[in-house]
Amino acid sequence: MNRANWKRIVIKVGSALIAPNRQGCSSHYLLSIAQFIVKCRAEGIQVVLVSSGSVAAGSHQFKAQDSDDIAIKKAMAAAGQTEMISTWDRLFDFPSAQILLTHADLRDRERYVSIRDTLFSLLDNDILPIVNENDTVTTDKLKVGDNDNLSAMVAAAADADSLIICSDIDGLYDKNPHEHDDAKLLSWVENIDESIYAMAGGAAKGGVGTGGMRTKIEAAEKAVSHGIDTFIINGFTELSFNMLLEGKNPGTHFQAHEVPMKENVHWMRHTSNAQGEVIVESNFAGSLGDDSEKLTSSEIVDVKGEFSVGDTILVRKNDGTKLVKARSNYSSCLLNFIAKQENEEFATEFEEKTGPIISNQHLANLEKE
Ligand SMILES: Nc1ncnc2c1ncn2[C@@H]1O[C@H](COP(=O)(O)OP(=O)(O)O)[C@@H](O)[C@H]1O
Ligand SMILES: N[C@@H](CCC(=O)OP(=O)(O)O)C(=O)O
Repeated sequence: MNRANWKRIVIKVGSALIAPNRQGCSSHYLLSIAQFIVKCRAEGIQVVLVSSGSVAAGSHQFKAQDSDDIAIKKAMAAAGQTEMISTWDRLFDFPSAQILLTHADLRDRERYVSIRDTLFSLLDNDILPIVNENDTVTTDKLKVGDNDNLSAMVAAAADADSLIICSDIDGLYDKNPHEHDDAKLLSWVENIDESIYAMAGGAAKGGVGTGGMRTKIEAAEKAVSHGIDTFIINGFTELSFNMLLEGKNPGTHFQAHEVPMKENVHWMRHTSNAQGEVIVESNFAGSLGDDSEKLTSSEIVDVKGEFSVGDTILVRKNDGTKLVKARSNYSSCLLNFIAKQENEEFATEFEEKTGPIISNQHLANLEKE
């Protein structure tokens, strides 16, 4: 690994490191992480911290500590977030800032750009951004759901060069080492494909973490395609951080792509999610990736879901083949209306006046997947 190139890094810390016993926050494991952050900053490396732990930190204040009730978990997150932030803040002699995000913020292009601006302003002023999901206000439709994926979205938004995911385990093994004694650690992953995903099991039962290894691989896939080297390391041991500072790989290193995706294409592909679908005939010819204006109402056989102008939609063939993810210039209601028009002349004239159905500037081509 080449640490000399680090200019900006994102470090993700899991709940097990922050509230190991679910009895409030403990600085036990955070000290070496904080020292690592201090040393990086002293070397001129900008750092963004993505910290889990609000639910785990807040749970001890509730009568039903192990409750699966969503409303109680949201309340735990609200109660634990302040404790988590103040624990981090006490470990630093420079200012930190709290950023709470939902997927609804990240998938909206305007809000995403605003998040980027805020991150850059904080970093330019030597303030440490501490990011978590805004669990208190999320619903299933609005949430990222795990901080591994959130950290990759934040790393992309911050144009980071490395993402370090601190876990409760040394890295990615070829199978879950808690279930298989002969599991072997992978120190280097060049290409993330199904065989890599097949190695991942979920989080340990009764454990503090959320996503297990699968969400960490998803995060790595998002990050490397943005040109971000990604590491899964054991956050429990100081040695991991010393090795990183020495330019050594203490865990699993997922290699960044040499040619990253363009920023807006990456956002569309990996951060935004489709609010609805537009379905065209299975024999649809041509590539929307090359010419988005090929999508006209006469090609549309169905419109699924409810979306507004500016939302991201998936365009796919009737046989399921995905074509593109793109920003819709029409609402689902309007698109349904013109797609069902018997009078083709009316539809054509309408589209000529209103403009193309999908934007060619905010479009990710999925045809090669
Ligand atoms: N192939 C694998 N390699 C390593 N850990 C795995 C693997 N498959 C499943 N796991 C589980 O994933 C856990 C780490 O994820 P998680 O519990 O979500 O922790 P964190 O709080 O660090 O996000 C490990 O402790 C292990 O139980
Ligand atoms: N946002 C949640 C954490 C979600 C999460 O992904 O947790 P973890 O698997 O410990 O990184 C919280 O603060 O409790």
